[in-house]
Amino acid sequence: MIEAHGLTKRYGSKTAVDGIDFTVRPGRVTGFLGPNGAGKSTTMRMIVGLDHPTAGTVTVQGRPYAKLRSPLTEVGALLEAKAVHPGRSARQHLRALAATHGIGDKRVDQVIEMAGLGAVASKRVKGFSLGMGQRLGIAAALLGDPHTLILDEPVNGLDPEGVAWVRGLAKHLAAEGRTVFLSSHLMSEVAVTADDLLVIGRGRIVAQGPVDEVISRATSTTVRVRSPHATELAAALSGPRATIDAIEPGLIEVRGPSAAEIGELAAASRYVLHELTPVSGSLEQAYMSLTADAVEYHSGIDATPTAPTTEPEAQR
Ligand SMILES: Nc1ncnc2c1ncn2[C@@H]1O[C@H](COP(=O)(O)OP(=O)(O)OP(=O)(O)O)[C@@H](O)[C@H]1O
Repeated sequence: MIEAHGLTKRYGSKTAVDGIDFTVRPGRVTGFLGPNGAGKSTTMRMIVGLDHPTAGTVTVQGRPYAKLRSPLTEVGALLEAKAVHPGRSARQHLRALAATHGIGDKRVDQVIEMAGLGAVASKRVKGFSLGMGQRLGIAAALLGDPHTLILDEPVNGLDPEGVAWVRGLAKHLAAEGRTVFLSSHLMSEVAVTADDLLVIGRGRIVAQGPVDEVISRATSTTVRVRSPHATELAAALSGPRATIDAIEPGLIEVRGPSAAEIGELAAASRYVLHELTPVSGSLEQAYMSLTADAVEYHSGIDATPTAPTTEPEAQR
């Protein structure tokens, strides 16, 4: 469990993290989302004591990181720009780290295998690709078999197999009752990995809670209705509660009434339906809407999210 109260970090006149309160629960994967510069890394660095809060507190299992007796066995962290001696091999690096906590060579070999680094464990880290470096960072985070994992952009630079590995690993660790807190800019990946979300914008929390709840609060569900009687149905549905868009002949999209209400009205009027599909918003749409006012670094092209889809996995 990670708990923050009034957590604040200022760098000179810049407030990177602005008095935030949050709880990251055990047994869940919590995705940490936010635009570039929103304060994610700063928050994670404060959790593991690499940055000191200007105000407020953040604790792991009720204690500040600095007060943990054996940090590596309690909190495993993958943070950007982790210092690794380039002349050392992956195995030497992990053994050196393990030695600081009395962790044996057997565990080092275990995490090397878990991270898929077996074939390159004796190679110098200097020659590692971005993805291999990420795997080494994750192996280091796992070394002490910690109850809390903090992973900043863990899939950055990983190939599809590596991305799937991180996804499986995060879910597995959470299923064992551990606290898994990971940041990512890949909405599709977060949608299929995270149980809970913490969304930050300009140093402030803009949303938190279970993924489905965050999405449903930030987006609206519409109902696609395909019928040879679409025009009559649209007329029957029209009222202050309903917004109706005619998409093409025979296809309308209805916002307001539920699919059940529309189906019952159609049955009562003996209108034939060829399709009646609730369409939920996606995580990407929810994210864009939640952070619209918090994006500091805009690109020049239109960033409208892609159309929602009705596939269950992709709905989030
Ligand atoms: N050491 C520092 N000195 C001054 N400003 C800093 C420092 N570290 C971070 N900042 C500023 O604090 C803000 C938050 O940065 P942070 O790296 O936490 O954002 P982030 O959400 O992790 O961004 P990204 O998604 O780009 O990694 C940014 O405006 C950044 O420029």
